Amino acid sequence: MTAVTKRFGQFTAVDNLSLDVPEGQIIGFLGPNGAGKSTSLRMGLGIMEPDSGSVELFGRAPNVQSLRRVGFLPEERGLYKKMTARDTISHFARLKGLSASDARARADELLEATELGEFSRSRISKLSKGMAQKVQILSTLAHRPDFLILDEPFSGLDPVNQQALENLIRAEHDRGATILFSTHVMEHAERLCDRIVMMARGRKVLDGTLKEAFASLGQGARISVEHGFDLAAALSPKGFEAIRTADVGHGETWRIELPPGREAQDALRAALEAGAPITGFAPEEARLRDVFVSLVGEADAAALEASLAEDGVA
Ligand SMILES: Nc1ncnc2c1ncn2[C@@H]1O[C@H](COP(=O)(O)OP(=O)(O)OP(=O)(O)O)[C@@H](O)[C@H]1O
Repeated sequence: MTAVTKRFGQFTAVDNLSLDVPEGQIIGFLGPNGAGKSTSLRMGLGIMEPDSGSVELFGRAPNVQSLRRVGFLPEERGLYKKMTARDTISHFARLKGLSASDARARADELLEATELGEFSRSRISKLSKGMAQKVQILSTLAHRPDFLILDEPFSGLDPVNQQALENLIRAEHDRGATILFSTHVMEHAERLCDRIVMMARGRKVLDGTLKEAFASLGQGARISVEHGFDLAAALSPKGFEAIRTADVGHGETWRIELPPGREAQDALRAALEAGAPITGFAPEEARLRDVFVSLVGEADAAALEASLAEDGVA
């Protein structure tokens, strides 16, 4: 999709979003609640019309043929409660063009592979919420779609089933599917994705790997020296800014801001050359929160962290 904008009344839910999903990639779509992820996915499928901008699916505007090649798990979950797990999956597969026998065989294969085999003939109403969600996910991919779009597939699953879903996504990818999924759970995205696209308040704030996001942040180092030594004065001529942060028993700890291209080891070497009586040294890794704050600002970083906590991963 290119330069897509969607407004609801005065409110801009998606603001000038361009998103490219190359064939064969797994892409994680992240952002706090209300960032505009679901709205973007719906527009990508032609379910919702953008106010401006254009959407292409397999190189042209979404149509009946191209949508058959897609599997979409919507944010709103819902299955026919009286249908069995097996019939549910084969029903969805048939809607997307599989023959009755192929659809049933595929349902059996998927239920076995995800350890739901013994519930194959159970009605959806008899399954736990997590199991029903698994059945819905299997229904989404039963027709072997080329492109899988999953809106929050991990939410509502326990850690064991989240792991199973990761495996399933990998298996679908190995089969050749392109995958785009939205999530609050950074860990899944980090493990699975070639690329992460992060949104906040309708705008895209990151399109790349988390590693790239970390790299764009200024990093730091901590150096402890004996009491009374002015590390700031010693390092300033060498191009490092040092701020005293804490007294620690035998000395004081300073935080060194690393200018672009300089590493923690460079600051340590400079301190040694300046004759600093060093008692401790630690390179400082940027934390995930620092990345959020730099990308989305303090308020949205807090919202994203709250979503992570809801999902039990913070
Ligand atoms: N049909 C609609 N009418 C009015 N406002 C809407 C509509 N759909 C979405 N919005 C608003 O647009 C914003 C983006 O919603 P969207 O569902 O796309 O966010 P999201 O990133 O998917 O978040 P969540 O994970 O909470 O669903 C929200 O503020 C939402 O209230």
